[in-house]
Amino acid sequence: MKPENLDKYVIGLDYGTLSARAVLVCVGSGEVIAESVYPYPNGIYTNGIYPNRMHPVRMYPHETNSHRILDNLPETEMKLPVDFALQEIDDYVEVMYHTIGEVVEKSGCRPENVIGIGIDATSSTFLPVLANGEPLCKTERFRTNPHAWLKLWKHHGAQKEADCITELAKKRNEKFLMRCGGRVNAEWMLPKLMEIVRKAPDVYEMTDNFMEVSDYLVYLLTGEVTRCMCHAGYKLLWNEEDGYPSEDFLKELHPGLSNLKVKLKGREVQVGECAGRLTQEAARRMGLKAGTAVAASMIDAHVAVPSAGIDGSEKALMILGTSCCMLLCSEKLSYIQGISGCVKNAVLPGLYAYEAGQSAVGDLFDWFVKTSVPGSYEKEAADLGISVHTLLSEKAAHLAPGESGLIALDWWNGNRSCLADSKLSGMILGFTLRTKPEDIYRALLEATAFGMRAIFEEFEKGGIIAKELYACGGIVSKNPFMMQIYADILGKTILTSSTNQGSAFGASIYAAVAAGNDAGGYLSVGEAARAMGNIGEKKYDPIPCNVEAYNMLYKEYKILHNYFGSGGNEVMHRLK
Ligand SMILES: Nc1ncnc2c1ncn2[C@@H]1O[C@H](COP(=O)(O)OP(=O)(O)O)[C@@H](O)[C@H]1O
Ligand SMILES: O=C(CO)[C@@H](O)[C@@H](O)COP(=O)(O)O
Repeated sequence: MKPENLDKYVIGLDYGTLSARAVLVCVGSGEVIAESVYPYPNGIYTNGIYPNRMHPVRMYPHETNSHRILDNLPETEMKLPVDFALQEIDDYVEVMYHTIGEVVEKSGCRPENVIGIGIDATSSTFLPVLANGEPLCKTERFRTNPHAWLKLWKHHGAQKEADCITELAKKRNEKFLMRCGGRVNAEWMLPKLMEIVRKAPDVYEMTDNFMEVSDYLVYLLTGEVTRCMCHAGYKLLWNEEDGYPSEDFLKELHPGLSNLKVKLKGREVQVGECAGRLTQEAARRMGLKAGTAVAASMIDAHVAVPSAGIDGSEKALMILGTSCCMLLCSEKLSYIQGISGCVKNAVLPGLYAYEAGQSAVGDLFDWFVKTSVPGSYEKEAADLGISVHTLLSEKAAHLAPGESGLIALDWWNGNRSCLADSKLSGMILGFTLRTKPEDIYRALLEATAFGMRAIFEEFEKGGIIAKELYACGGIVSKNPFMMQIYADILGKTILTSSTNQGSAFGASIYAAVAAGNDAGGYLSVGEAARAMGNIGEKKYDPIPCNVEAYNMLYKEYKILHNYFGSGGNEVMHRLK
């Protein structure tokens, strides 16, 4: 709490997988004054795109008329290859103006008292942009080319490219492998760029700048082209000692990539820095003041760290939502098999921030609820006025660990860590004629917790220990039963964050740092985290008899994990 800052406010805007949310927060107390949530109007395109879909006119600095091009384009769905996940950039822009405008209006605060805005998004979620700032996917020439569209983090079309990068890096003994767990992940920007240069060389050629969507939104608000090196560190194999992978390496990977650095434009900025100031036009649209500080863009999972009040090393945070990201800061640089990356200063100054995680958590439960639950369960949930997730959790809570006889591998969207292989798939073992939907639901919850335990084991092997464990993200409040399973399987107490909007709140903390002390903000992320961040009262302690039962089940999980994931049987790859 900083009483002198009680009349100053910051806005955090978090772009998740399916929706985005903004919060307006008091700088002095960390109190959330107003919230706004807005799902992406067009969701995610996995089967096909609709080049001719109409969009309301939005504001871009280059003032493209979005309606102009659409008349000449196909009206029908254009099929996408498997593993594609694309989105409409216009959805992101619409969400930004809507949610920020709404929190300003709801809060009733004076525009001059809003001192900063912070934006985070999933990553690597990026788009190719022309020199005038126009997204390629909005031009007539490229609207029908899926490689010109915004590729979402969970686009898995670049697994072959990711494997090529890993192979070449191993052959050349590239130093960056040490920081990315020994394998390059298909969700990152470099494999996706290689996919573009190979499959759509004209898109690659015409692109002036490949921008993370959060950097692009910062550009729309400020007119400044910046590149937050936090994204680059995790998704482009950049680090502050050696920079990007060498031109020589990129050339050997693909001759077209040798000029890659020219296509990664923007002033390099670090999290917590001010990227630019709100333009007159953007300010007018959102009811704010021109000149308001806009923070360097951020990764959604990372910003949740200070929002949970974490200001130092050896405290792990799991962000449980559609997917799961686990962040752990440490003074040490160490090799950890299969992590998503390790970047200094990416979350807290002076510390290495390790990221690992799972590509499907909520998405996996969602798949089950949508595809495999009988109508009678849906009716029961509707009659009780609860979600099917809650109904299944309540039923599953009557079972003891192991009672259903089921065990699952959680790889419905591939394995992100420790195997870093998007071509792996899910599996459930132990079905009988007695198996019920709640047995399966529980086995899926447990599988994601086993996956997380495997990740912590890799960290321990590398000498990085999580002394405290925190959790935030949508699922934490939605499913207390699942949180208890996590505590039992991980054998650790879990402290939960009291805010439902952990990432948006975190983005607002970085906004307060970007605004600076003189404007009524903070000097450092640590200081802001202590003043604004908070951890909830609710904690989950492991229940000893469950821990014991799960220790036995985990051994079985590991046998299956290694057999199907590490070369014991390649059947999953063959099936895919
Ligand atoms: N009661 C529940 N238990 C477990 N998962 C749930 C429950 N309700 C919703 N979900 C899942 O939570 C995910 C959404 O998580 P959330 O953190 O709100 O969003 P995001 O990941 O987009 O930021 C969805 O995949 C949904 O299936
Ligand atoms: O991969 C990262 C961060 O590196 C995330 O953006 C990605 O897992 C998506 O997160 P959500 O599940 O939408 O919270």
